[in-house]
Amino acid sequence: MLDVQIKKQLFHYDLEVDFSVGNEKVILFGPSGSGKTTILDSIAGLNKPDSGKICLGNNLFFDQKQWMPTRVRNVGYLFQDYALFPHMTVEKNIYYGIRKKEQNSAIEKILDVLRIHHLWTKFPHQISGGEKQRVALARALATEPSVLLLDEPLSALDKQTRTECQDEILRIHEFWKIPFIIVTHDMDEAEKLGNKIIFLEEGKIIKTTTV
Ligand SMILES: Nc1ncnc2c1ncn2[C@@H]1O[C@H](COP(=O)(O)OP(=O)(O)OP(=O)(O)O)[C@@H](O)[C@H]1O
Repeated sequence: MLDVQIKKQLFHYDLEVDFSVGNEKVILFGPSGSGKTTILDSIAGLNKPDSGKICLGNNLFFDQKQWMPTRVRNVGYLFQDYALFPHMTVEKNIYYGIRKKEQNSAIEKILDVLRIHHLWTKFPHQISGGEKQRVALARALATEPSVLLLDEPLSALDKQTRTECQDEILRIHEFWKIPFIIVTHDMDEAEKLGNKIIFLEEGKIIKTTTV
């Protein structure tokens, strides 16, 4: 279980949220600037809350006394713009940050589930938006994370590719069964992907619904 309690003073309001995520898919839904990325960044260790507590099972990521560095949190993060390295092939992008290349059995499974074997030697500019999304997802999963954060993972895609990638996210979750936190602005997508939807407004949870 991932437990998140965060307080942080932002430019225009105070972010203050308290929620838990089991091995399920939780959606963060809210207008631009409502604090969604700040919450993901806090879980990943890219942003430090003013107070609160974040823990994954017995692993304490953050509290008043402790700050666990990003690299040891074992959190997978798919950024809004995928952030693939343009000068690296798909293979290098996926293996980036993994130490024991040959011993990583997870990679083969990921490549099968996402169907991206054939892109191995291509560079990001040689592949489509949907393929980039799948490569970025593979990279986020290659480290075998204990939590996966997805910040508007599908917003740049056309409708058909988007539907395909939604199905892939559902399949990946079936397979991995770890906490997924997904940010989206699209209610249909939220209802398709989420087990639970957390509605945010100006840094506060105004409603939570179970799908
Ligand atoms: N370093 C900072 N210090 C204080 N406030 C900040 C800082 N960075 C961003 N903010 C403010 O925090 C608020 C939340 O931003 P955040 O990016 O988390 O929102 P969001 O819901 O992810 O928005 P979007 O949907 O547009 O990506 C914004 O009002 C922003 O101005």
